Amino acid sequence: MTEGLFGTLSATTLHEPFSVLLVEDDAALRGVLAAQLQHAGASEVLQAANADAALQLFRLRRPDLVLLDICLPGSQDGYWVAQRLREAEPGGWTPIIFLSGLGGDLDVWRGIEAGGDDYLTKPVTATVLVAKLRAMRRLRDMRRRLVQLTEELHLANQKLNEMVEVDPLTGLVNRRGFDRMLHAEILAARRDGAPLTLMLCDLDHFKRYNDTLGHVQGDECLRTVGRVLHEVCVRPRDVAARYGGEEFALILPSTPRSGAMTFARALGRLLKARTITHPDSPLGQVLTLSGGITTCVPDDSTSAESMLMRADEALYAAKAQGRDRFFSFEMQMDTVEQRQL
Ligand SMILES: Nc1nc2c(ncn2[C@@H]2O[C@H](COP(=O)(O)OP(=O)(O)OP(=O)(O)O)[C@@H](O)[C@H]2O)c(=O)[nH]1
Repeated sequence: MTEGLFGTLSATTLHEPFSVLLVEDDAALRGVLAAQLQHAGASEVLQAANADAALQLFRLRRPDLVLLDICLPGSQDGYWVAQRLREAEPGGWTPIIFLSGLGGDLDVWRGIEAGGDDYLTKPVTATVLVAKLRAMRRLRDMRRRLVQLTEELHLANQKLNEMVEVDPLTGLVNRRGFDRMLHAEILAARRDGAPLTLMLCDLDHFKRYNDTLGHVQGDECLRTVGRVLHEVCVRPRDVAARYGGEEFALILPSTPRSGAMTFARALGRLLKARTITHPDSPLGQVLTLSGGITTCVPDDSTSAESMLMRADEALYAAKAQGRDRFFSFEMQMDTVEQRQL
């Protein structure tokens, strides 16, 4: 009768390898239990007769289940072993079933408190042992699935966050990502006492471009400008973003005023080299852009809003001065100071 029951259970539930660490000091009983476990479908039964051997085997072989006697030879008992096992796998979980001759309520209480998941009183029938094995295995599988789902969810969230911060037309960082990154770079620059440059770029006479060549061509033009900006950002922490319709923003960490101007010249050269034809531009037949630059070593009064406002005012000045140029109030101050020397 029992043989038949084992046959059914092992065939239907224990397909995958399932190893058990059996901790029992009585060699004869250990032999009987090991045979029962194997019969129940355990693919491997690791055997330990004392606390140290149990811990060593656990760390080395990571069994799927621990069957743990409470009374063990030496000063350490099963409760102590259970506590060490739990400490040995932070964030993990291996089912522990206590197996003991002590069947009082307090013994069960102590076993569960020590980290056990179940408590069996000896002698244990083969049927009960198989049933407990099945239950623990089911719990372990559910936990594994949960861990896997959590990891998948974490990855999906990461991907979603990335997607949420990408401008679909140009592939650059969008306004949302830009706001987050600018905020983070201000904090980092303040902490490091490093200069931070923010550049706002706006295409010149882009309405005329659209009106002459159509919106589809306009979109293609924005894509090309996006690629140019991406190319010119060679440092790993430089960020090129699409800030609005035909407005782009660049965050350049550890970039002083002189570096910002060098960067602006490189950008201007690269854009000119692409020669994007703009048939209706009063500035010639090619597309140009204007840029407003602000550079500072952020202090407690610096915010993303204050930097954006300053860059925007500089951009307005670049447009007012005739477009196709970069402007920075800070650089104007440098020039005035140099003239005064
Ligand atoms: N094709 C296309 N056009 C866009 C997009 N977003 C904004 N625009 C256009 O960009 C143009 C911006 O026009 P304005 O703000 O008047 O600026 P501008 O013509 O570039 O003039 P200045 O900035 O003063 O040199 C508008 O015609 C918008 O329709 C877009 O995603 N695709």
